[in-house]
Amino acid sequence: MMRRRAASFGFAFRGVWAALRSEVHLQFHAAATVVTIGLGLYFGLERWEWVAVAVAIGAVWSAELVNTAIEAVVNLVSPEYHPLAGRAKDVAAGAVLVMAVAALVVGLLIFGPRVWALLA
Ligand SMILES: Nc1ncnc2c1ncn2[C@@H]1O[C@H](COP(=O)(O)OP(=O)(O)OP(=O)(O)O)[C@@H](O)[C@H]1O
Repeated sequence: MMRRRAASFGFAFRGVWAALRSEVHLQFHAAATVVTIGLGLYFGLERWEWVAVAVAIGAVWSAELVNTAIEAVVNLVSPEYHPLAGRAKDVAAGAVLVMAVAALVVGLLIFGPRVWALLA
C-alpha cells in the first residue's frame, strides 16, 4: 500500500519533470516563480501575502500541467486536424490564460505599490 503510494508520487513527479523539460511555458513559469519568491523575500511579504502568492503560483502551474496533459491526450486521440481537437486545445489554453491573468492581478496588488515606492 505504502509502496504503491510512493510509486504514484514518483509518477506524478516524473510528469512534472517531463512537462518542465518539454514545455517552454512551464519553463517560463519556473523562472517567474523564482523571481516572484525572490521579490517576496526582498520586500519581506506578510503572511497573508505569501498565502496569495503561493496559491497564485500553484494554480498557474497546475493549470499549465493540466493543459499539457490535455494537449497530449488530444494529440493521441486526434493527431490529424479536427475542429473539436482544436476547440479542446483552445479551451485548455484559455484555462491557463484566465489563471495567469488572475495571478498577474495578485502580483500587481502585492508588488505594485512596493515597486512603485521603490521607483518613486
Ligand atoms: N489536431 C488539431 N486539430 C485542429 N486544430 C489544432 C489541432 N492541434 C492544434 N490545433 C490548433 O493549434 C493550436 C496550438 O496547438 P498546440 O497547443 O498543440 O501547439 P502546437 O502548435 O502543437 O505546438 P506547441 O505546443 O509547441 O506550441 C491549438 O490551440 C488549436 O487551435
